[in-house]
Order: sequence, then C-alpha cells, then structure tokens
Amino acid sequence: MKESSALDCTVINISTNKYGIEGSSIAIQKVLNLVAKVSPTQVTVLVLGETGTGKELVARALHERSDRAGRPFIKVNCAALPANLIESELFGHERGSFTGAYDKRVGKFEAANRGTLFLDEIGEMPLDLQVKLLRAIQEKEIERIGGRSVIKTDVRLIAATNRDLELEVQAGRFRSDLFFRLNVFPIVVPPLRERRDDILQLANHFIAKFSGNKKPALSRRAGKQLEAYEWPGNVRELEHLIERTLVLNEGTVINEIMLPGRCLLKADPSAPLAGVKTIAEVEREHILSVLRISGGKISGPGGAAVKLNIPSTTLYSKMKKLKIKKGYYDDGPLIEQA
Ligand SMILES: Nc1ncnc2c1ncn2[C@@H]1O[C@H](COP(=O)(O)OP(=O)(O)OP(=O)(O)O)[C@@H](O)[C@H]1O
Repeated sequence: MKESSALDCTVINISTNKYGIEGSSIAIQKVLNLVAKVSPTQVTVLVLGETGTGKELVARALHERSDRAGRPFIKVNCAALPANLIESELFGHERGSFTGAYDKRVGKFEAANRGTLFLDEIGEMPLDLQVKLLRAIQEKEIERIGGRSVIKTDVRLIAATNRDLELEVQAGRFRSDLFFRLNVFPIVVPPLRERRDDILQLANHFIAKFSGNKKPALSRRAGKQLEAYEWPGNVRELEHLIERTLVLNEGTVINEIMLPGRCLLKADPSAPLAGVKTIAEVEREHILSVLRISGGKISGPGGAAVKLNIPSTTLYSKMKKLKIKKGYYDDGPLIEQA
C-alpha cells in the first residue's frame, strides 16, 4: 500500500495491500484511504455495511496498521451469544458470582488490554448491556461480575453492524448516547453491487485461494455472469460460490457459474426471488452510486443532480426520503440532511 500519500483518494496499489482487502474500485480505494487515515489514531471506529461486505477485514486492517498491531485483536460477536452471557463475555466474572460460574473468568475487555476490541454486530446488543458498555468505554474501567475491584482498561474500540443504527435509535432499540460514542469515525463498506469493478479481481483471488496450483481460468462468459449478478450476500457469497464452482468444475476453464437466482427460477418460476429489491431500494442505491461518482457533489456542474437529469431540489428531497446521509457517499461524518 502506498503510505506517504494515503490521504489522496486515488492510487493505492492494492496488489501490495497486505491486509487481504482485494479490490481496485474507487469505492474500495476510499475505504482503504479512510483506514489509512484513522488506523494510527486511538479513535473509535464504527464500520457499517451489509452482511459479507468485509467489515471484519476492515477492522483487522485497522488493528494491523495501528501501533497496537503486536497486541491482541479480540472479537466479540454480540449476535452469537445469549443476552445473559454477553456481560460475562465482555467483563468477566468471579468464581461463584452466579449459578454455573465455577471458575473466575477474564472478560474480553481485559483480554484486549493494550490491543483492539472488535464488537461485531453491535446492533444486536441488549439495551441493559448497552448502558454498561457505555460506562466501560467512557470511564475506561470495568468490574467483573461479582467482583469488588475496579479494573483499568486500555482498549481501542472498533464496532461493526449491518443495521442502520440511527433507525435503531429512533425505534428505541439502541441508546443514542452509545451511538454517538461509537459513531466517532464511521467507515461505510459499500455492497459489492455498488463496486462491480472489484468482482473479477475478487473472483480470481478466490479461485487462486481455493484451487492451489491447478488454478483454472475464468471464461469471459462466466466473468460476465458474475458481473451481472446482484450479490445480496456480497463478498462472502462470491467466495462461497467460487468454492462451490471449483468443486464441480473439472476442466482448466470455468465456463459457467451456477448462480442461485437461476437455480431458484428453474425450481419454481412463481416463487419470490431471494434478494429482489424494492423500487425504493434500487433508487437509493442508484442515487448513492451517482453521488459517489460525483465525489459527493449534489448540485451545480458535475453534480449528481445534473447526472441524474433532475433538479437538485428533487434530489435533496429524494435523499431525505430515502435516508441518504452525508458520510454514506463521501468521506465525511454521517450528518443528517436538513
Ligand atoms: N475486499 C475483500 N478482499 C478479499 N476478501 C474479502 C473482501 N471482503 C470480504 N472478503 C471475504 O469475505 C468474507 C466475509 O467478510 P467479512 O467477514 O469481513 O464480512 P462482514 O461484513 O464482517 O460480514 P458480517 O456482517 O456477516 O459479519 C471473508 O471470508 C472475507 O475474508
């Protein structure tokens, strides 16, 4: 990766990017630039994006590029644990502090001391624990369940979610004070369908990963199939699809990809297609990608409104209606449109 001019938005040589983030689209370059800017700091980062877009990869890159790199990177998946276990997972417990606590246990906050704590799927965290998490972040200290002493912690926090946390706040499922504490530096990882330029590079990366030294070539036809698909499961879906394709493929060329949508159509033409989007979703994605191409400029020459051939006032009201905010399409912080 080009270190010295990481602040400009153009040339990062991804082939030498050692953090495993493949892709050369403008969208992924922007993500890598944000990673380069924020990783040397102690700032809390909130990684946003649909499932399978690479949020964990971004979190690991942030850690690896920071001065905490040699220290622990501890991940907690807030969705994978029952609510009553998350507290003990995060803060630890003393022996005998509750039924089943046969031994003392060190929590993830302590385990991540002087390193990075990655809270994945933060949107799933129960409300009562959100209060305790906020306190731990603000006061930089924790107490084990059943413990009597206060333990100082020094962790860099990275959180990730595929939920719209602002909507969660509005719905009363996420505390606004915790949201503001986490949303210091948001990084939005765009869905794969908004960075189609990356699809072939990623596909070739996964072909190499899964086929070893007998790497088959991707035919133009198969490449076009991959580029045309919508990828509701994003990069993870592409990775699994390539793995499956390689198991079935016998020759030295991959001629056809069995995409899930096609299989579904064959099975039952009247069944609703998984991943089919509403008109509003399509409109939102299109506006977002035009805003990104326009460098975040909305009105005036070269702005998104001109490209979309609509008055800028119409674009502003569509953006408001579709909840498109600054920070989703440029490098700035997430700010509500007036
Ligand atoms: N740009 C990329 N280059 C190479 N591999 C990638 C890239 N993005 C994602 N992947 C791979 O895709 C898979 C899913 O990525 P990851 O787990 O980081 O996604 P995620 O957004 O955290 O998903 P979830 O929201 O479901 O937790 C992983 O195997 C990861 O290595």
